[in-house]
Amino acid sequence: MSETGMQEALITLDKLTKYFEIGRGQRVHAVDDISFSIKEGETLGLVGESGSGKSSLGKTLMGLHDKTSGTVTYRGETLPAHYKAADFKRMASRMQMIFQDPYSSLNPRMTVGEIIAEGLRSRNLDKADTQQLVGEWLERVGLNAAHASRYPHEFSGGQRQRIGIARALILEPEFVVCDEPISALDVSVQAQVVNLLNDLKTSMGLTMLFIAHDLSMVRYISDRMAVMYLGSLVELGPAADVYFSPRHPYTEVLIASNPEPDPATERERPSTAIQGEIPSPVNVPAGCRFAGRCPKVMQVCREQTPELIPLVNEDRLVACHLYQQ
Ligand SMILES: Nc1ncnc2c1ncn2[C@@H]1O[C@H](COP(=O)(O)OP(=O)(O)OP(=O)(O)O)[C@@H](O)[C@H]1O
Repeated sequence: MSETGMQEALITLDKLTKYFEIGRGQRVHAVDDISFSIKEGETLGLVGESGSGKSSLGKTLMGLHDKTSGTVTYRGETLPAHYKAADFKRMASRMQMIFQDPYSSLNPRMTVGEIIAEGLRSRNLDKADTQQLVGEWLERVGLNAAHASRYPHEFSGGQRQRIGIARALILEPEFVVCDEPISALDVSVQAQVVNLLNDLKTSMGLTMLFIAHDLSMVRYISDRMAVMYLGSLVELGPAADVYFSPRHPYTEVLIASNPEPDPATERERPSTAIQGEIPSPVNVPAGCRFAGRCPKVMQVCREQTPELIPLVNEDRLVACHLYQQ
């Protein structure tokens, strides 16, 4: 918080771009010129169809992919375009990532205790202190301190994701990217893991980027929601506003395509579902990227790329010609 009580930006992306070169002069526009800030203590939900670039954005922001261009600023410090081992080590106690797949992200040959303690190496704790801290974190994520000597295959999907959460949070970072942390889990345990993340967020004062497919879950957990389509942001605003009164035609159809768990809110949502597949992000043409699938497409949409602009009298940014003067 600043002296005036206003939340300050913890992390700022400025024109962040990540292209993957895939040979023969072709490149995938996975993240294209994206700018936004996440305020301290805020949870920003990031949604979009499969292949829209959500994971690439999270990984580029974390330094796991080199940046093609643009910057990420953390508490005013511009982070490197290309991370070296020392940068990962330095940033590990500030930023961490929780991955989607609790089956492949835990080394099957290491005990749970070794996995969770990995990040603590730089702290030079002795064995007893390490064991104590690992035990405390196992309990904190709803497991048992005695589980430290077991191997990942002895746990269910939900328990493994709890182990992944303990591994990410034991260094007490300020900022966490959760990349689809529940989508590989049974529906019956998804809410438990989301509630655990929410509780830890509150008790640790975490700032989060929460990437997910399930828009109703994102609405529940997030303060603001950002909607991504083919590498760019189309809409950003307070989570409930975006969910219940989407402004961008893509947000409208994305929300209409998402199952609503609560029948009471079903009526308030738009009724047209999204049609067809997301186009290839290779050598993306000029103009609005959604034009080919948009029910409200105009001539200008195919010629000019819309800017993400603030809407008058709304706490909302939208990239659509419908709202540009
Ligand atoms: N290492 C890579 N090399 C080449 N292309 C990549 C690489 N990683 C991702 N891509 C491509 O970048 C685009 C965005 O992928 P990304 O995984 O970021 O999307 P996503 O929105 O996270 O999808 P999902 O919800 O399925 O995880 C896709 O076309 C994908 O094929």
